[in-house]
Amino acid sequence: MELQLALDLVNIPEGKEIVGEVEEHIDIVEIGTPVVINEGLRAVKEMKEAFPDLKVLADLKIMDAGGYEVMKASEAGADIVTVLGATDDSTIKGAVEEAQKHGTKILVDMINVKDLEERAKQVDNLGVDYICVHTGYDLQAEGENPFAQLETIKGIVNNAKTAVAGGIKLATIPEVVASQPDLVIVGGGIAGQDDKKSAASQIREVINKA
Ligand SMILES: O=C(CO)[C@H](O)[C@H](O)COP(=O)(O)O
Repeated sequence: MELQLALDLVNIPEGKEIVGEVEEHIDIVEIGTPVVINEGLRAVKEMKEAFPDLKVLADLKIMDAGGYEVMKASEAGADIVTVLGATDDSTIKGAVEEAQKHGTKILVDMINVKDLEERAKQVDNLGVDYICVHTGYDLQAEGENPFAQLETIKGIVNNAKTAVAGGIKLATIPEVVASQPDLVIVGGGIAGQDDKKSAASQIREVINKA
C-alpha cells in the first residue's frame, strides 16, 4: 500500500519544506490542483528535481484534451497525472495513450461520478493505472467521506489499482486500510498538522501494519 502526500494550500518553497520533513514516510508527492493553478507545471518540475526518488503526481483533474495535457505534465516530470472519471472515454483513452509514450501513469479521479459502479467498470477497461474514489473539500464540509465508495470499487475494479482521497487523517486511517486500497492519499491530515513528520510517520506505521 502506497502513501501519497497531497500539497494543496502551499506555494513551491512551502511544499518543498513539508516534503523535506516527511519524505522518508511517503511514496508519492501530489502537486494539488490549487498549486498547479497558482504556480503552473513549474511546481511539478521543481518538486521532481528536489526529490528525484519520490514519484510526483500532477493533479490536473483533466476533463478534455487528455493527450495534450498529459504530454505537458509528463514533460514537466510528472510520474502520475489525474484525469476525471466524469469525462468521456475518448479523453481518458487519449490520456492513456500519451502516458504510455512517456512511461507516465494515469490516475482516474471518480469525484462526483453519479453511477460509481457502472463508471468504475467502464474506466477499468480503458487501460488506466489507478481508479480513485474522492470526496472533495466541498462535500467534506457537508460531512461526507469516501470510505463506502472505496468498498464499492474494491468489489468491481479488476485491472487498475484502487486509491482513496478526501479528508483522511490519523484517526480514520485504520478504517481506510481495512478496505485494502493500493494507494492512500492524505493532504490536510499531514500537511495541515503542527507536527507533520509525526503525523506522516504514524500514518505510515498504520499502513505498514495493514
Ligand atoms: O484533490 C484534492 C482536493 O480536490 C485533495 O488533494 C485531496 O482531497 C486530498 O486532500 P485532503 O486529504 O486534505 O482531503
